[in-house]
Amino acid sequence: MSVHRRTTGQEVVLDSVDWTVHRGQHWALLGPNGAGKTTMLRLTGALLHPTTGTVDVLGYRLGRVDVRELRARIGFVNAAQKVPLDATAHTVVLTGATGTVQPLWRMYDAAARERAHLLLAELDCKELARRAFGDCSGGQRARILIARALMSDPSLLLLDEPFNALDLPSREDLVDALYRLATGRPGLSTVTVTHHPEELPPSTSHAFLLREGRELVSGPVETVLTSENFTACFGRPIRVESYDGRWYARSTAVSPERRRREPQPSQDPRP
Ligand SMILES: Nc1ncnc2c1ncn2[C@@H]1O[C@H](COP(=O)(O)OP(=O)(O)OP(=O)(O)O)[C@@H](O)[C@H]1O
Repeated sequence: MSVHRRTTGQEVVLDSVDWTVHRGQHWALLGPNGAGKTTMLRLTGALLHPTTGTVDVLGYRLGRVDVRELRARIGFVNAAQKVPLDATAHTVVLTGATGTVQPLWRMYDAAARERAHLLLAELDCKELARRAFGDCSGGQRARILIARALMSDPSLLLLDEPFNALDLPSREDLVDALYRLATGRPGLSTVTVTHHPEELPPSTSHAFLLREGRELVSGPVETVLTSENFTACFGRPIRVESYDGRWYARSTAVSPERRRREPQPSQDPRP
């Protein structure tokens, strides 16, 4: 499958990507800025069609299915999600049932309201139910939006940089929440776009490295998140290490100035 730039129709945004996500798998999608990660996620979320090739999502081929029905079965979380800031966290989660920005009150029965409470509890946001979304912290908002995306009980959850601008405790809370989701919902598949392997929960099963619109490597996470692959993907020496099921990356390129001032990095640094 390939995608060309909409404006010119010439430049290739994604080229010959061949990718399958199976039920219950948890993928990380990584690559430099502009590599095509969001484009890949939008294709997977039936928000974009390929220019050439085919995309099958949850057994349906894009172009031959009512995308509105398909989108209802996919949870999509991104920072661009429009949310009324004065709506309570509970209301924001409820809008996930209708896929709307504003609540459609007549559409939510008692079961839906209860489900929204349960999802907030699952994402560790139970106490935020009555708080205005605009008064919630970035980390709380991220978890509320995930609860919102789960309202339609999707089989596929797509997360586009969910850790954006989170501080360390909020990041760790979200890592825990995603880990609990993955382990508590065996039928759910997830794809998480991120710039930092530190943000990946230990439940991450697979990874896909994208560079300049092409697949560099994909497969089981432990075979993909390697220093060699990251160095090739980001175009500079990067050391990747795994510790307690988490992943850590840092550049090993040292400027001549720093080399003069500081000792060389040891051969066996611990994160
Ligand atoms: N609607 C569009 N029209 C034209 N070009 C686009 C469009 N959407 C994306 N692109 C281009 O496609 C390329 C890939 O963009 P994409 O947002 O998928 O990359 P990304 O890997 O998610 O980047 P980042 O890490 O910076 O978010 C970029 O060069 C971008 O400018």
